[in-house]
Amino acid sequence: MHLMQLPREVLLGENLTGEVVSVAKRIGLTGKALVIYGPKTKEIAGNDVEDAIKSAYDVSSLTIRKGATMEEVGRTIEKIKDEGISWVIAVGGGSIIDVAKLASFKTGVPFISFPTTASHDGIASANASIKDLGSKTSVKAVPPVAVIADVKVIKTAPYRYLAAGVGDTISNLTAVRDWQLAHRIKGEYYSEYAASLSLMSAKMVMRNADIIRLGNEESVRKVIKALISTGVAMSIAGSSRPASGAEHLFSHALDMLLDKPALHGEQTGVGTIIMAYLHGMKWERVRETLKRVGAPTNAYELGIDPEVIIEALTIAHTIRPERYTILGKDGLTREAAEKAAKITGVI
Ligand SMILES: NC(=O)C1=CN([C@@H]2O[C@H](COP(=O)(O)OP(=O)(O)OC[C@H]3O[C@@H](n4cnc5c(N)ncnc54)[C@H](OP(=O)(O)O)[C@@H]3O)[C@@H](O)[C@H]2O)C=CC1
Ligand SMILES: O=C(CO)COP(=O)(O)O
Ligand SMILES: [Zn+2]
Repeated sequence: MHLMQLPREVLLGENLTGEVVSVAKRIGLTGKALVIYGPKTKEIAGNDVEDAIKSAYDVSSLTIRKGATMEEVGRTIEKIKDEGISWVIAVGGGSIIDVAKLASFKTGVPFISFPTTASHDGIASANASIKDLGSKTSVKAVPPVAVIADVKVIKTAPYRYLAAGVGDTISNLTAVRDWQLAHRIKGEYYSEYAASLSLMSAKMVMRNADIIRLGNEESVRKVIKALISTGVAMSIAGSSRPASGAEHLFSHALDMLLDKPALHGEQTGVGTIIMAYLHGMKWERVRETLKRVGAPTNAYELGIDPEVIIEALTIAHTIRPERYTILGKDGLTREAAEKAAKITGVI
């Protein structure tokens, strides 16, 4: 059996805080709500969402200060149980959404995703990335019952986040190639529908790079649609396969090696340049798109030491050994890593 769980409603528009109650009612949510936000996203939209819900529901709130960690997931679970919470709404970036997603999954309560950044494809996906869970990669959870993407709110985030969203989406190109490779070599399950949807999202951001770089509301709409579609592709596949291949392993390796890594999508974008080169794809087109939208394309722009880039490339294959990619079972030698990074201008 192949289970595909998807959001029931996706709203994309302006001034949507007032719509939260209508969405909750349409979906049939009853009982006490919990609004989760970070210290910044509380001010950006969290307080407004909380006030809007108060008009129709009993509401509690929780501020997440330690990012996407098990400690915060634990605090959220405790709050849900202690206060008899019936549904959750996460107002924030990827970290806040992932905390809500895993806590909701573990307690069996539905959650709504109210993103404040367009920097990652976890907005509508069913998997959560929690830093200290023992695994560096995302784990299975549930998708949000609804996504409410307020373009005006998302536009308040620094432009860097939107460019990172392009980096997380363009990685679908190499992720799908890796998936096809694993299908042919290892007989791994492959979904043509999920792969096509994922590739379409990557091609859409490439085609719209000039609109995206303007950083206006239309730009946010283009990137958000690609990120939500990618999340749906992951749900159809039942894993992050359509959106996470060797370029993500490289980014996960950087997260492991660095105290202060760059943004997830910035790292996966640079990883895509290198992995596209290794696949014999048109890596110059990937680099060109990232340049056009102002996303980092090299170690210097990522703020990462070239030596760390090489090390991440050589250890990437060890991070999730069951996910076969262009890096193979043995990974890259130091020489091969250095060569790939130099040829593509990453170092
Ligand atoms: N589950 C999945 O499938 C996926 C998950 N991810 C995960 O998502 C995370 C990255 O998400 P990302 O959104 O880039 O970063 P974060 O959620 O980590 O947020 C980074 C910072 O940006 C702040 N912020 C959020 N929104 C705004 C805004 N509108 N204006 C100004 N500042 C803002 C946050 O504030 P505050 O301090 O208030 O939170 C925080 O300080 C990573 O943990 C990554 O692993 C990435 C891809 C897929
Ligand atoms: O970031 C993701 C997809 O863009 C999730 O991928 P992982 O499963 O590798 O964490
Ligand atoms: Zn990603």
